[in-house]
Amino acid sequence: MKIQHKIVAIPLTVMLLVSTITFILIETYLESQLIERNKNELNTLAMASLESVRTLETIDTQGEQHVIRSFQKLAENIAHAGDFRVTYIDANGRVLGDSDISFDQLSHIENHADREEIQLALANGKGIAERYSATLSTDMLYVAVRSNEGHYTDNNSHLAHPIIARIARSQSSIYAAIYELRETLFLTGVLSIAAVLALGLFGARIMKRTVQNEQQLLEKRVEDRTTEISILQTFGGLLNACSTLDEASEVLNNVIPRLLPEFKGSISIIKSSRNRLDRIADWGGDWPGADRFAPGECWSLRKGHQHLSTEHGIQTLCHHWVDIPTDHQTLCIPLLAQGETIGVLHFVMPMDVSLDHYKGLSNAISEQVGLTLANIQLRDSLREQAIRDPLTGLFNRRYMLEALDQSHSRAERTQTEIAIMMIDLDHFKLFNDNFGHDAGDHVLKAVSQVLKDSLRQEDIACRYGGEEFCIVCPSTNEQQALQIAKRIGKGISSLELNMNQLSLGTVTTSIGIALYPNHADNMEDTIKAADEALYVAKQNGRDRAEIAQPIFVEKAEEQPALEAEFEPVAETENA
Ligand SMILES: Nc1nc2c(ncn2[C@@H]2O[C@H](COP(=O)(O)OP(=O)(O)OP(=O)(O)O)[C@@H](O)[C@H]2O)c(=O)[nH]1
Repeated sequence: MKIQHKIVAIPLTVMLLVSTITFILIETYLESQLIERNKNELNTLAMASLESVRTLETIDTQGEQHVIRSFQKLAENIAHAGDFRVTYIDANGRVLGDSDISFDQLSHIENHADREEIQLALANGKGIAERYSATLSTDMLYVAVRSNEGHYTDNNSHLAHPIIARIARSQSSIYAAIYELRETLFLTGVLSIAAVLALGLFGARIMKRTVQNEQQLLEKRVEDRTTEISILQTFGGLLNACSTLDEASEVLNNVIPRLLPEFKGSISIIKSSRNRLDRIADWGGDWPGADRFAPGECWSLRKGHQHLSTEHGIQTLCHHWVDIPTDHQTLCIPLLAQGETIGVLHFVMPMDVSLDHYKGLSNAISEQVGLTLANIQLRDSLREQAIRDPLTGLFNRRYMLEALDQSHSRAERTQTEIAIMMIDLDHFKLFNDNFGHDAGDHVLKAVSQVLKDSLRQEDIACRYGGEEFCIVCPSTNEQQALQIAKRIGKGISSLELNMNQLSLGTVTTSIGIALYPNHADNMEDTIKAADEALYVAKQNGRDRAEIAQPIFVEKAEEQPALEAEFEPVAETENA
């Protein structure tokens, strides 16, 4: 039996049982009440009949037959008023009048002294009996009452006898009333049970439908939850595999709208300076918030936990929101990793969206995103540490050699040249000796900044070692390389070096330039050629740039020397 059937069947059975017992109890009660009422009614009638005998007192001297006729008449008159039998009996059991037999039959009727109700009435003043009537051949209810004083004087003794008035009613009429009552009760019971059954069935149907709907809703919820979990798992897997912010934001763009379809969203990352957040990704349409903002502009960062703009019915929008429609609300969740806040996950959604369901989901997303972004940042920082020189922030030699391989392949593909410049500060030992190692470091940093400022995005500047730098400029010919070298040379020699309010004077630099494939047929030899050109620049008096001799040309004696073709940087710029 299904649960919903049980829910209906059990109370119905109980109801039926209770109804039946109630019906029996009511029926028994009403039946006894009906009999009691009949007895009372007959008693009242008997008393009234006895009272009526007073009207006959004057006739006791007019002869016995006349008296009996009077009793008979009185009995008939009283009985005329209803469905009962009236009998007058004297103290000896002689019937003086009876409404249900004729006057002529009276003389033949047997003495009633042995009748139960008469005996009781004579003894106690009142007698009730339910018995078979031989005269009427039916079951009857009898109530007899006796007068206290004498009413009747017989001719023989001239003594006044008490009179008994007896009222009888056929049991069948009482039972008819009981049957009628039973019928009414039964009908009422059946109708009630039918109504209860109908209501029960109706209720069962409604309950069944409700249960079905609930079940469907539950199944849908479970299905949605399962889908969400599997999307979240995929999401987590994809995010874990991301090695850059771009990759992560692409995953966020694709996955989060599927989990939170009614939400617009974005992610802002805190810069390492910790004074600004930059939006790195958004989804769901035009983003109604600022691209960048200060940490203090977001309530979630100030509170240290998520902030809903409509929390507790109070509208509190963060200042980084630009254009939020009045029927929308916002949610900001700080992104945490290893206890550190690394950014904020923002959501905008319609006011009527219930957040109860989405809260868990958005928290799961924020946790996943926070960890991923932290991992990417950590990976980025480790990578940076691995490829950068800590003093100058320039790439290190190892990275440059790797990057050179890639530049080489590209140059091969595009049939372009690569210029390599070796840069060395002039007399740096002297500078260190004069001003100290810290001042030397200061100069190295300043020179590095000049290099960074002088180069294009695709160029690579690296600290090759000590006070020596190397620059790789893809797709660059000799003339362009010389121009870059001049710019760098002038930039460095123009530096006004000060440290702790002490002037450190100026530094100059020597630059050796070599081009692939003009000066060597591989990258290693090109670097060597640039290094040799640097040596030439040093030899030629420093503060200048020199173009290398092709290695294969060096071997061919007929080729003229090239170093004379280039002027020192400073001289050229000064010219
Ligand atoms: N302050 C500082 N000095 C460095 C660093 N690396 C190398 N040096 C110094 O750079 C100087 C290089 O000197 P040298 O190679 O003899 O050449 P130079 O004095 O620059 O003379 P030329 O190259 O011939 O013009 C040495 O004194 C090194 O100690 C560094 O990281 N910081």
